[in-house]
Amino acid sequence: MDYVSTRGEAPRLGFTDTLLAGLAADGGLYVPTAWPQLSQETIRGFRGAPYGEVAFKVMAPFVGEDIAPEDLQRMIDDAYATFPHPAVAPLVQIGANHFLLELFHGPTLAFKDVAMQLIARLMDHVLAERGRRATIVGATSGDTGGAAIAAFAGSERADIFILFPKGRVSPVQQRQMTTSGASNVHAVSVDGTFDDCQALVKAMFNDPRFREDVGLSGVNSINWGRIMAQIVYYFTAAASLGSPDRDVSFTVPTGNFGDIFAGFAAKRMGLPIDRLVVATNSNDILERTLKTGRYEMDGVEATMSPSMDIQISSNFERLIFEACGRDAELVRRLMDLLKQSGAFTLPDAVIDAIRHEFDAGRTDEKATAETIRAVLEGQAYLLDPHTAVGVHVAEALKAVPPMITLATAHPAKFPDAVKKACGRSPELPPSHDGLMQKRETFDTIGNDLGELQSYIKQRSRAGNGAETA
Ligand SMILES: Cc1ncc(COP(=O)(O)O)c(C=O)c1O
Ligand SMILES: N[C@@H](CCOP(=O)(O)O)C(=O)O
Repeated sequence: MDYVSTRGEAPRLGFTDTLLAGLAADGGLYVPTAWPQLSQETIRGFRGAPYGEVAFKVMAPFVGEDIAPEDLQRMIDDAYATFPHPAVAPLVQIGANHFLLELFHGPTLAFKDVAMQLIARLMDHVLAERGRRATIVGATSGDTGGAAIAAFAGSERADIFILFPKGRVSPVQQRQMTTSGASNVHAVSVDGTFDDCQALVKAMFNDPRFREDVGLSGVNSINWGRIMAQIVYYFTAAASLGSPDRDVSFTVPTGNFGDIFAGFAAKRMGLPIDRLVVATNSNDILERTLKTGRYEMDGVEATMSPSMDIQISSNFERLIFEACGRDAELVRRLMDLLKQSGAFTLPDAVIDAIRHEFDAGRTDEKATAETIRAVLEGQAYLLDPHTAVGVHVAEALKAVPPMITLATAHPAKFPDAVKKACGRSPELPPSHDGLMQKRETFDTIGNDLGELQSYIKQRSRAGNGAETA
């Protein structure tokens, strides 16, 4: 399988090169040249199958011949052995026809672990085969960072630098990033928002000299490997509710649009999904875009669902590329407008194509808190604030059932917000014993590309994509 950039000016790459590249050299995002198709019979066979078996069948066509099948299966099995729940991503019913897909059973209690545990293994495998090292740089609004650090801590092939917005992540999220103690891990608190952190990461990818010098790789959802691994749970969830003989819809708490784009990819591969619902908090740029056709930044505010406090939703670019018939020139023009003026308007045909498959809804802080309280009282189930955004939007929409809302984080990652909403203080699982007492190690730097690049150069051991034997 080959991959092309949404902006059409970067080289076409195979799977492993795409995995290591992260962002395309023209600033675009890689997508597969064609969507692999899974037959109805194959999807039916997913009912009751182990997660690792489904994961292999969904991902193998994207990997192609770049990794031997037995190596891919072994890495999948190792990755999901880190999830104590036997189903990996279980479904829980919370209403007559409303289900939660619990994606928070991994090492850092958020959906990011599902992809990150596999990506770290895939990258290590490829780097070892090539006898080289990589410098991984990532931006986080709270969850990606912890998951990436848990997955890469101690890696012999990669140094990892995670940028998080100072004072805008929860204490649990921060400590997951700052207490690993691993010498290849660098947690960096940046004086700015998540969007600033993400812009710094993209600027480093757009600097060919720096990219080459440090052997730059990325693990944000700009990396195709992240999306690929997130497609799997759409299949397992839908199949367990009767797919392909019954349509389902998904509501996805959304920020960077990676998770819901994975649902779109599952649909393109043949999974019968009725509606894909974007759920946002008061940082509602995507909800406004679906309503008006205009993508327009207007500042980001801090909410109780901090991981979704995002304005520049990277993967929306992948959706535009698909919705406009893969017109890379149009994507380039829209992204230039975004950079120059903070806004762009989608052509009518593009927004119509998006509305054909997607709905969107938003919450505010009050509705999110009320949803946490109501679901605890009604169903004795404690939601995290991100999942509560999804549940609120799903219930307000009254879409044709069954509806599956993605439960993207464990409530114990956000104990203050949850306690304030419903009076109950969620407990961290035993895997996190002592986390809040551990010594933190991190550096703080300004929102300054030059400062960050020299910080990374001084600490990276990859020098020129260096060979390691
Ligand atoms: C808990 C949680 N929910 C939802 C999201 C939004 O997911 P995405 O950025 O893939 O849209 C994030 C961050 O990515 C998150 O950490
Ligand atoms: N919400 C994310 C933001 C980064 O998203 P990613 O999926 O592109 O890595 C976070 O928790 O860091």
